[in-house]
Amino acid sequence: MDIIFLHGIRARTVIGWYDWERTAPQAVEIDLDVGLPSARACVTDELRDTIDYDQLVQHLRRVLAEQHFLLLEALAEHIAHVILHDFGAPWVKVTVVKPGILTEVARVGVSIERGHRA
Ligand SMILES: Nc1nc2c(c(=O)[nH]1)N=C([C@H](O)[C@@H](O)CO)CN2
Repeated sequence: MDIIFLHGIRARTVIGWYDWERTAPQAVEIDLDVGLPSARACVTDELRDTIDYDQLVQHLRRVLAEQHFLLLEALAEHIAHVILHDFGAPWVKVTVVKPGILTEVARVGVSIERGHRA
């Protein structure tokens, strides 16, 4: 299966289990690995035959601006659902990191895989 990846997407969103986290947006970093439904674009050289990563990032930014979650797991699940159902990907891996949230940990986050990897 061919994969489009977008690693190190930096954004700000309201997320967190604790009340103090839900008063203002905080930084998150997102990695997406998105399985492609076919390898057609490799042959046709047509954007319509693949998943447009510009559209993917725009959609993701809308989600982060409009939807607020308590846990990284719930945010990752929502992103995975959108990519599978709205963009027609057969498989996706979503990693969401909260940089700097724990003082003694360089990177803390959640990684989920959904769908079927051929
Ligand atoms: N498995 C998780 N554990 C925790 C999360 C989370 O999203 N998933 N979140 C928090 C707090 O919001 C944290 O960012 C600040 O302490 C704690 N644990």
